[in-house]
Amino acid sequence: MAGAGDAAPVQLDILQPDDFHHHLRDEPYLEHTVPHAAAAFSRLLVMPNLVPPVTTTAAALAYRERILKRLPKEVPEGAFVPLMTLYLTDKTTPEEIAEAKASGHVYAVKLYPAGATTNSDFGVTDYELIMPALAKMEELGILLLVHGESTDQSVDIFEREQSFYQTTMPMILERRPNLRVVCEHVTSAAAACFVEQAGPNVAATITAHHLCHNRNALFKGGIQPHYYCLPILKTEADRQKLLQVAVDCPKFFLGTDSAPHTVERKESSCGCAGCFTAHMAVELVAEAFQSVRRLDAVEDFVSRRGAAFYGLPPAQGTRSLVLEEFASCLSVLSVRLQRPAPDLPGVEGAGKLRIRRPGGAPSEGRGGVPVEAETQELDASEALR
Ligand SMILES: NC(=O)N[C@@H](CC(=O)O)C(=O)O
Repeated sequence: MAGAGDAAPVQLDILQPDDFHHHLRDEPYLEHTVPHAAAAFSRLLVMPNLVPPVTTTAAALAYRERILKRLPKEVPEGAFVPLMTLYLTDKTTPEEIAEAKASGHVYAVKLYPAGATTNSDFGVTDYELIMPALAKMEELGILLLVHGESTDQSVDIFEREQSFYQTTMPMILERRPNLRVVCEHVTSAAAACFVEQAGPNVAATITAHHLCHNRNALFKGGIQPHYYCLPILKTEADRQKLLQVAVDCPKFFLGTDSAPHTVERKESSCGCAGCFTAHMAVELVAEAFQSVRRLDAVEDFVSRRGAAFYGLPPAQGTRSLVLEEFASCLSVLSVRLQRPAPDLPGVEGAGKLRIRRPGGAPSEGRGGVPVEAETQELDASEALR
């Protein structure tokens, strides 16, 4: 395989990627977020932290319908599948878990420690109260997805994940040792080591931006709100460990945590957490893997391991990534639903990787859905927080 600096473009053919952690939000934003997700991914695990949160199977199924209505008609039948999740609260009952399983569309339940992140106010406040629901999930094989951060305000923001994996996560697994768990968007070496050492029922997602950036990105040349997400970016040593497990270890797979917010909410005196990366996450992963000369592992990470852990068949169809230039421009733009371009103020150049699909123009996603959509800014709304 050709490397960085080679003149000839490298073409990487991979199975259609999946994203096992994605925030689509709700109307009126689905018109924008769904086409971007469908252009990039085959299966999409849809996060439930709407306002109000998706706490019941009925709400998850109604949300699924709203998502499918926004699927561009060019996308072939069955080529894009939203996999639904429930939002775990202190009040989630075993009966609700059984109903979720019976629906055939709910694959997992998301644990947000109350107050840990965006729209987590209805999350878990007392772990004892969720034990009946966890027991039912263990019995039925529904996955528990964990936002692993301590909410203890005396714990440093850069240490909250490590603290959670020292205390809360071991406690959960001690109580429910056969529960299938995905440690979501791990960002620290400590969490990655925890997952490596845990049993085969424990896996993890990693975002593209945590593979590309360390915490310096938050402060480069001034405060950079578009790099602010939770868990927060960590040190370079943490990033290196994430990259190592992402290329080498079958327990780790892509969950982009693509999380759009309005311009007003991001570029504000109190900017909110979350980075929109749906449109370029696969390319960012390829750039990160290329930096350690491991493009051979991209397909495993973005297209195979997640489906295997979820017990899903391999994705249908292929994607060709044409890698033209590397490494100079790892960028994340979290607000505007557009491909970052070099002339955007405050955003370094990006878009040097083009998505090419067999038979399609280089800049087109599945079924002609434009990947490089022109400016489609999200409207300001209290619904997006
Ligand atoms: N990652 C983030 O910083 N934000 C996510 C919530 C989450 O997954 O933590 C969001 O919904 O905006």
